[in-house]
Amino acid sequence: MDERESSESPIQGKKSKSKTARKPKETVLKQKSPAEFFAENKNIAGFDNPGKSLYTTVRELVENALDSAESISKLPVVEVTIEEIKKSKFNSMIGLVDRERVDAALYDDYETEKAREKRLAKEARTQEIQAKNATLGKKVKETPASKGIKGRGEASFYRVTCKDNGKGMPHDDIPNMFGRVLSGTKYGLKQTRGKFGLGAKMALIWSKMSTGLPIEISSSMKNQSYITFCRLDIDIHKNIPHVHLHEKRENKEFWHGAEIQVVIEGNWTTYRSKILHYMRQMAVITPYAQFQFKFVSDAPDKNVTVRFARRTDVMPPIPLETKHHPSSVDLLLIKRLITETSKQNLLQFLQHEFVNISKPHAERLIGEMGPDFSSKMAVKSLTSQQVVRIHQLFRQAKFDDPSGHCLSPAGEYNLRLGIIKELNPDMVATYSGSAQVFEGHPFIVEAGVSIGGKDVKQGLNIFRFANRIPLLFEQGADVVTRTALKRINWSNYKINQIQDKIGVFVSIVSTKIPFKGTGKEYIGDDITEIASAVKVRSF
Ligand SMILES: Nc1ncnc2c1ncn2[C@@H]1O[C@H](COP(=O)(O)OP(=O)(O)OP(=O)(O)O)[C@@H](O)[C@H]1O
Repeated sequence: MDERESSESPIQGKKSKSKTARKPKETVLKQKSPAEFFAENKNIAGFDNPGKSLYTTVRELVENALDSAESISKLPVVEVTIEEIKKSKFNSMIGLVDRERVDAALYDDYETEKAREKRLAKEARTQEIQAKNATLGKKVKETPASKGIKGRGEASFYRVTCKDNGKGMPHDDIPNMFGRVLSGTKYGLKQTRGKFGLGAKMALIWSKMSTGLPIEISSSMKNQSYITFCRLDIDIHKNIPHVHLHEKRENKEFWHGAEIQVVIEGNWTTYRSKILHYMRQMAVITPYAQFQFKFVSDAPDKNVTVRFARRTDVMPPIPLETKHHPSSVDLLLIKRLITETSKQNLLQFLQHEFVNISKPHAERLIGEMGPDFSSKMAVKSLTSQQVVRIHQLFRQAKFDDPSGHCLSPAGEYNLRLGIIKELNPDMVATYSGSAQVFEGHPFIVEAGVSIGGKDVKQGLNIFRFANRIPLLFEQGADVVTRTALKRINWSNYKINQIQDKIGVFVSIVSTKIPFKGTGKEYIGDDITEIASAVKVRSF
């Protein structure tokens, strides 16, 4: 008998044993709310650690700001501020009294006297060598003044604010937009930066997990005489907003847009360059927007202010919502469309709820479905088997490809302008392709190649964009990186892949970007249509 068996088997008459013996637990069926799921698995939404969470928070807020301004054809003005909050200030914000350490050895970063002496001696030696090298004119490797002692260190807190001049949000919708995971206005079939209804809520969940502070939203819509102010957090277990304050304030200047503010734990030091790269790449792909980025700390020498000026008033057209292509739908979606349609009969349903099915085409398809089907039959009375038959036919029949009219690529002019404005290269070539299709979704690939320029390192510098979002992580597995590294013979174009400063810019827009993971970090290399389009467009 193994240990587990013996501890679980009830032994009669042994009183002492019954004290420690555990009763087998009954299996209890539990349910998790979407908010709980994402709080426990925040890495899949890009909130892996404090530094990455700071980056992703900025990113989600900036992308919402751009989506919002563009939805009303307004040239975007986006202001992002990250304000460092020292622990003592943070404590006073939440009403916690700062306490000095009493029992020093209790702490993770405690260092014995001997270890301290050793460390300081080592640091002094390094400084001496560096000073010697400097006087000999040798290159001096920069080292941090003092690494200090190892340990988890203190948490760093940041107030992140993002202000835009966009559409704003309806007063009554704000609590659900920010306090209910998987709620959003971007679920239709349309090219948007956001898609999941998750980003802003993840920033709030992270603020709740790391600082316990709520999110604050100010927003007003066009010609609205008031500004909504809302302070809320999220009830993780119920996935519902918990509103602290929701009121209307005067809007004398008829401002419209949104200002979102969260206080989160982060790590500016490790993610500074990623955040600045992100802003710069966003400026490349969005040259019609004006960005201001500020980092503010107690130490003025650490402050950063970067302005990315608008260089054009030419804004890509608003992406249009489109209908589904018959070859892109699954059974579940057909059933949902049947439930939601206002059309009465099967003929009207096929003709109006899908792209590329004309009336004569719909009649032919119905004929092909078999004797149980007719044009006039009520679409809502279709049986499950009949819906399966429609699905099967949709998969086998051929349909014209969807057009790319609903898409809104950056445009060759904008891409070129963005590259020139931010990199100032010696040479740049851009190309914008026509729409292509994968799994019934249209996509457009635009590409640019530059040589030379400022802040460009030798070799390949790859800039990837999906629905006009810069992608900075998981570069290695991305379709663009793989194509640039493996499928292009650079010497054919008289480009030296190792020595030249090569910029490769590829932007893909689609009604469905096949991101890997919810973090929207990279596009897989496994979709042949996209892989070959990237290669052809780039060269
Ligand atoms: N700055 C803003 N201006 C106007 N509406 C906004 C703004 N920020 C958020 N919203 C609204 O709140 C909704 C939820 O935003 P959230 O970031 O959670 O998800 P999303 O942008 O829809 O999708 P994703 O998770 O893919 O980013 C959005 O769909 C949008 O309607």
